[in-house]
Amino acid sequence: GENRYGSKTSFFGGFGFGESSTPSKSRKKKKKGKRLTNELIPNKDTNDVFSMTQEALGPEKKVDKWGLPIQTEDEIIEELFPSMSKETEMIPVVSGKEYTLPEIQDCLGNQIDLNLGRFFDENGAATQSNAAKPIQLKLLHQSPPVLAIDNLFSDTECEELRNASLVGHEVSSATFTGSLSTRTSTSWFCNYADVPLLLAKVNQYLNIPLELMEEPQIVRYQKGEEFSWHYDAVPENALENGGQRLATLLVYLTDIASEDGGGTMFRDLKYDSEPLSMQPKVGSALLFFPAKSDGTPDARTLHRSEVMTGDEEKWIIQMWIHEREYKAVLPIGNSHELAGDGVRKTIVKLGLADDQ
Ligand SMILES: O=C(O)CCC(=O)C(=O)O
Ligand SMILES: [Fe+2]
Repeated sequence: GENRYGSKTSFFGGFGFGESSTPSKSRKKKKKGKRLTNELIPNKDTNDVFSMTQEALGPEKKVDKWGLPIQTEDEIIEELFPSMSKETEMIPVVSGKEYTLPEIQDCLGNQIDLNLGRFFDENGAATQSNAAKPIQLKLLHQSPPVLAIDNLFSDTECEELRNASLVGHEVSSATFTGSLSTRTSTSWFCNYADVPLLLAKVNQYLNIPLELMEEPQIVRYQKGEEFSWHYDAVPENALENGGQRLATLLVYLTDIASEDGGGTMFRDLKYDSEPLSMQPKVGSALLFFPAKSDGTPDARTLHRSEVMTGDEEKWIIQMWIHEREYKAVLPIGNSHELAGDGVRKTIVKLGLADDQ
């Protein structure tokens, strides 16, 4: 039937760089020569795709009057986020096929262990749930694996989660400028203790210990806002806290119609022959793996949040799962320990405790 994940084909739209980039400005930019400034090049000297060196610019490149290389927007994107080689394994899902749990598990062999057999049956339906609508696993891509979990949260639960932003630590988009990607949304870092529902469900349904969870972030995108192409993997020089990010879990707290943008799109993955893009659907979760369980980043998971074109606001809550214990940075005083009691109570209330 219809592709409810709302694939679109616009690549690279709204991509912009630098300190003063705004969505309206970056949309107006034409593909003419542009300077790749030095602050866009991380100061690292490894040769994987997560790092860039001056050599990567190549000696034969045209330079401007200051001796800085002139590049088109497409060239810049290609250097920051190299396209996949022909040999790279890419296995989309078979169109229209409903994958069984064992088939889904087969695709997850290199990823952090989610023990999906505990709460999901042969058909990927949750066996224990307090929700009116069935919680259902769906495979969106085989290799690299991308999963949707439909109705992981009810509408009321999504509202409750969204309210945690009121007591979270607000970080405006300005904080993110100067990085490789443009982010024009607003984020709130949440105290673990303020979102026991999220922690309880992720802990139980997905087998994730609290200690591995990065502080949950609520993100709001308004009209014109976006988060351009990026990897979720942590750069090599920032692995001390918790090691690599092994999984990204993103829960949509609002519905956005596909004609209004706002989909989570993967540049190199296909769904029904189009770029894989998940359209926000309230209560549904998207799960993918920025790195394999051994900590190796997976460049195939390059993704973005498409520019918002309608008037509705997109709200998500998202959480990254680390290799090792992660210590919260924000808000000040945030800790897993402080959330423990609330999470345990919520697990019991949801009927997810072992001894029920
Ligand atoms: O908002 C989305 O759909 C994606 C967000 C994202 O990729 C991120 O915050 O890392
Ligand atoms: Fe991301």
